Amino acid sequence: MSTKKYNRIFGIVLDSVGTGAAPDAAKFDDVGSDTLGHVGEAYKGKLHIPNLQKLGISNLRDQPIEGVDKVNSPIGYYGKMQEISAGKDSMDGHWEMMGLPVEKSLNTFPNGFPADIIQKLEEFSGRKVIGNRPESGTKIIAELGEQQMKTGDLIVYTSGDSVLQIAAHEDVIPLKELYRICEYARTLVNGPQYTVGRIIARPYVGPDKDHFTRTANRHDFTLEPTGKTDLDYLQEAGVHTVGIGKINDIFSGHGIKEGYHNESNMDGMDHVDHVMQEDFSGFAFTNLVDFDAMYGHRRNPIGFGQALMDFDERLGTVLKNLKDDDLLMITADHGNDPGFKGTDHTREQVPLLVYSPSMATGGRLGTRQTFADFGATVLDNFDVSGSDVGTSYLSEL
Ligand SMILES: O=P(O)(O)O[C@H]1O[C@H](CO)[C@@H](O)[C@H]1O
Ligand SMILES: [Mn+2]
Ligand SMILES: [Mn+2]
Repeated sequence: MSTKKYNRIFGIVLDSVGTGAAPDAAKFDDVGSDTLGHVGEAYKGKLHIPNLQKLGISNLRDQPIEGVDKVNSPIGYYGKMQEISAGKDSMDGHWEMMGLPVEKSLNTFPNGFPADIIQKLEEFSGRKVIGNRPESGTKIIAELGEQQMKTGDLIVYTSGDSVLQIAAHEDVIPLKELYRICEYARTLVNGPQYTVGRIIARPYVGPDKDHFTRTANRHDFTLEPTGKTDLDYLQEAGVHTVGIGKINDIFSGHGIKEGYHNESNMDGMDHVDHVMQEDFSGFAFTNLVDFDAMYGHRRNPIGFGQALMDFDERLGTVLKNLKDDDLLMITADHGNDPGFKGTDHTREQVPLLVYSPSMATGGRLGTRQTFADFGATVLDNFDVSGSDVGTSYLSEL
């Protein structure tokens, strides 16, 4: 192990920004998925992401993103990572990045949740459950929201992921009550009979079905990590850890010293800018979820591309503000190809872009065999030992 090479590491997860089907995509019926590729195609050459481009976002691909040519000398190190976890949800992706791959598939509910779970939810909440099937969250509130406003019923739904989601109009079921019901739901599916990755509170507002919008009061109640993650090892070793956005939820707060909730991607980047002003030595881990929640699941490639361009602009500021002994690492947790069938995540490889102003040249990092290489590199940098899953690429930089 080397001793601390960089004083601060900023990890940014562009939620669901995959870069082409993974070798095991067939198992997930995701052959042919390519989030970045299909977003580029939708823009017909007009996707303008110059900062990601000079970091090597097209160089890491066989075929460049349309309109984003490969560059001769990327300023940083670029590669891809593939996932070993059983699932393709955010939890699997992030836990694996932090050295805890999810080995056993969590439960999914293609036919809705079993009667015993629904009955307990109804008893606890005193409300009737409606919905109870896999559905897109915006569709189900358009369909059942007005009924909920009249009856106070609970809208429960799922997706292809291991999630139990509860949608509630903020004026009908107050936020505090919704969170309480979600906390209770969490206790029903922590295993061994049913193990569900996330309970997600999905509050929304609006006068009628044509005007419902979901609010930033979404809250994810994730399964407690089933073991130690790199964040825990870092914290135990006295390394300062910061979680920005969904990171806190995904690790149930474990191993995170300083946490920020994001209202949006741009708000998340405000937090990154703010944390960059702070004087600390450690690891700041950010998740930007809009790509996934607002555009990937909605199969909206134009919105997805706009979000990438907006991020790219903010990335310009980050690149300017990085100090010589800072390291930036950008990646993703899974794909969510807006040009693909369905509305679920897609099993893809993810980009890996690594940069510090102190680098004299860039170079290749190849295809990493597990997302855990990301966390292994952070541990290596701070000279902390951890789970031994993953291989550090620190010495390759
Ligand atoms: O359709 P909405 O409610 O956005 O839900 C989506 O968001 C969940 C979490 O990312 C996914 O499992 C999918 O169900
Ligand atoms: Mn995700
Ligand atoms: Mn998602």
